[in-house]
Amino acid sequence: MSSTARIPVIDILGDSDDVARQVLAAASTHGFLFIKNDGVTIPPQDIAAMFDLSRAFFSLPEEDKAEWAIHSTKAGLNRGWVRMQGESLDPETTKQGDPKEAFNIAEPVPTLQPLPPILSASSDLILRFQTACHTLCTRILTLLGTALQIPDPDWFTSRHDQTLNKPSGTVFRLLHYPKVERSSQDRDEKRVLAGAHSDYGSITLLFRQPTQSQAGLEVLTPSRTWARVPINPDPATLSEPPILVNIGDLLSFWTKGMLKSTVHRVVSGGHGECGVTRANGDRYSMAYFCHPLNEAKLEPVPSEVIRQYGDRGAEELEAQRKKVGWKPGEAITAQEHLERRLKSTYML
Ligand SMILES: O=C(O)CCC(=O)C(=O)O
Ligand SMILES: [Fe+2]
Repeated sequence: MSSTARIPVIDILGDSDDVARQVLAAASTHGFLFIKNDGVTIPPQDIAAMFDLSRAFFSLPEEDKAEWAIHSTKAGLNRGWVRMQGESLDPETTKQGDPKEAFNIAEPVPTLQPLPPILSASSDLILRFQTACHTLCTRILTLLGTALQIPDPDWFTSRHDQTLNKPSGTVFRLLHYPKVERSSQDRDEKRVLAGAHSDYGSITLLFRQPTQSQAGLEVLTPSRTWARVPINPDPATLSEPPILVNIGDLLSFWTKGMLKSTVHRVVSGGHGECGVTRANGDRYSMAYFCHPLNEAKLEPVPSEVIRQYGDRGAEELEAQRKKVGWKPGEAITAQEHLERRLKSTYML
């Protein structure tokens, strides 16, 4: 039976140095943190409405979704529908592909991409949701910049500035993990729905539906065991589930391994304590993958805190370097990082 990850819940209201310190502490130890949902930053009713929309899209017939296949002329490069088992986050272990489908919505720069009618009918909601996610990511990046004592407070945020109308790898992704059929024998066995991986970008916001049966997410702990990530770690004091944030490879690489890009996966079953319930089956989640502008150079972050951190992130940095085949002294951009990272995951 897996243990529960102890991920701190941070209330980011107010601009105190203390909040910044808490965010940095969580990002550099767990690589994961919860942000208390104040009900305004990303309104719970918008989260619920987005899940309704996602369910409606995924329940369309296959042929309707296939019209919007990822990379197709209609959907665009890296946009659109990823069919069941269309990708594997851990290709060495899950050769046949993850049992999930997805829909990628790129950042609305300069405008929202063409969408299937069922989604485009709610383009206001989608746009509002994307903007709210980006605003929260910007806030977290500001807090990290403060805690890292970067002299320019906009150092990170200017490199993620969507108002410049420049391309980035940012993508908002709807995910659907259909119910796993189980026989009475394997009912309590864990099944991997999304293979072990770390995210590629700067930071990810993850939304799950607010019932414990939809949890399913596990993080790899420093002792190499899996710990489950609850949807609401403290229901007694938090009326809304907090927003889950995790650090991606790029930010880890960029901070010389000080910020941790923690490996995670999605499972179903396992003593019924996490994952998909047997009663209602399907699992839905949504992830906002925030990336820097493609042109951003991954040059050293001017931070005294990172300098003082010294070689303590060496192991993490080495792992990150390997993933992108980085040679010391080589200057790469966020776009090159993403391309190399995708290559090493998908063996393109
Ligand atoms: O569905 C989830 O809970 C997590 C998905 C995930 O980690 C990813 O798509 O990168
Ligand atoms: Fe992930």
